[in-house]
Amino acid sequence: MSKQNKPMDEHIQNGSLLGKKLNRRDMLRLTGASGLGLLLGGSAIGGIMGTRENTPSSAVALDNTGGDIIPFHGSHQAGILTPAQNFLVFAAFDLTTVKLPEVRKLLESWTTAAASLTSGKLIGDANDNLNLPPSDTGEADGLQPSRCTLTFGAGPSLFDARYGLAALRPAQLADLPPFAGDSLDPKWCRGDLCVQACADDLQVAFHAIRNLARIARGIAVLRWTQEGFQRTGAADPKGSTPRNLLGFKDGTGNPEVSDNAEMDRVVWNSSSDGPAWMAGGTYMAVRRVRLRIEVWDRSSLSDQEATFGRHRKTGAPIGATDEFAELDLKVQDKSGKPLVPPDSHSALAHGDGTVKMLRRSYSYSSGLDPVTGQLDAGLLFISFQRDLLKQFIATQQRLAASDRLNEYMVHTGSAVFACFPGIREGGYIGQSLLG
Ligand SMILES: C=CC1=C(C)c2cc3[nH]c(cc4nc(cc5[nH]c(cc1n2)c(C)c5CCC(=O)O)C(CCC(=O)O)=C4C)c(C)c3C=C
Ligand SMILES: [Fe+2]
Repeated sequence: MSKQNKPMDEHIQNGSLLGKKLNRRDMLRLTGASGLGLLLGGSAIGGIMGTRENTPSSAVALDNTGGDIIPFHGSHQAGILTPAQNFLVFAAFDLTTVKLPEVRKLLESWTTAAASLTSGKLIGDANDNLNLPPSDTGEADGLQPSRCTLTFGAGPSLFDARYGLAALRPAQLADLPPFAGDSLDPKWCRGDLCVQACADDLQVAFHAIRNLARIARGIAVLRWTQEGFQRTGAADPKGSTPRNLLGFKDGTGNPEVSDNAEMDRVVWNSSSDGPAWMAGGTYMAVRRVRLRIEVWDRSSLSDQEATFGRHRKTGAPIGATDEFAELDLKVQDKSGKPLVPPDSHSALAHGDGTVKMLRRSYSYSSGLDPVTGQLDAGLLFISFQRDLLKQFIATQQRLAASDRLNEYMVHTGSAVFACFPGIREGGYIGQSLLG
């Protein structure tokens, strides 16, 4: 059971279920494929999900039928602590207007549309009029909501000279410096706005982005998109930690999303962090990382494990057997060598263990590189953090300098966004910035 795919209904969020105190192991057992389902019954769970705001506790991944709705409104945006859905369509937009009121109008229109898209409803009121183009493009008509979430953010360029917002740019929304080994292609970089669409159905996620782009006509255009996937809930009903395309469990070391205090430390901005408009928001780092799959596939299992500092089968740190065993970088073998190589990805990413981020990445596969004939496949790395400089940038600087994994990957795309605070009923996306 992966940490982020664990159901986190309020009945277990605070470590107690029906009055009984639970330890971590109990929680893991209970949140297995049948545990909570048997205790509460499928419909009870669906009801809970459909009525509560988008706190992680409402983001329960128990239902493989696609009927679950993740509430769009709440104190934080959905799609951040939400257990990762099966599919992603990530979209970066460029604004084509120079008028701030038009940007506001777009975000208001997106809000109305997003509330419908995430609840499985058709958007607009012109879907039956034979004399008009339908307001919804229709390909998700009849499909389940599929836990669709839409998460919106503003890139650093929104704060340039065009809209008079420069003074409101948060210091934490730092431009990324060049990192050693980067091979960035502008066609997968930057963006004035972003929308992360996630759903348990790719057509549902695609439909959301397509319709948001359609609504934006005349105000914003798509700049780049990337689809992503992980194993589906149907293929892994137990919800184990997903494996990346190198075959390793990816997400084990994430902080616990059900721990509100930890999320306040790692992910959410408070009003004392920076501009008031970001309170309840978070900063997103996106890196399109191509994996040199063909080279990796020729390396030995022991090299692969040394590269990550973890065992492939279990995901446990080298020398341990439990996936969630503490990553103890001081443990040595008989000859005094650290069991987890200091230049392994896990060791370097972990550092001294005090700086964390919440990773929510998806694998991608985008056909063949026409020049080399090799697969263009890898990871759309996505992380959420309170401060890009202190968290993402500091970590990526260490990784870029000496990560063993660098031999097998190259960063080809890059963007950062300030993800707005949650949207309250009657409000609109980005209202704290533009209202
Ligand atoms: C700067 C941040 C990071 C980038 C970029 C990154 C790329 C990247 N990672 C994997 C696979 C794994 N990463 C793992 C752990 C891990 N990675 C980061 C950060 C970045 N990764 C962190 C903070 C951690 C957690 C470290 C810890 O404290 O334990 C792992 C191990 C399992 C796990 O914990 O998830 C894997 C596997 C790939 C393939 C990749 C780029 C393509
Ligand atoms: Fe990593």
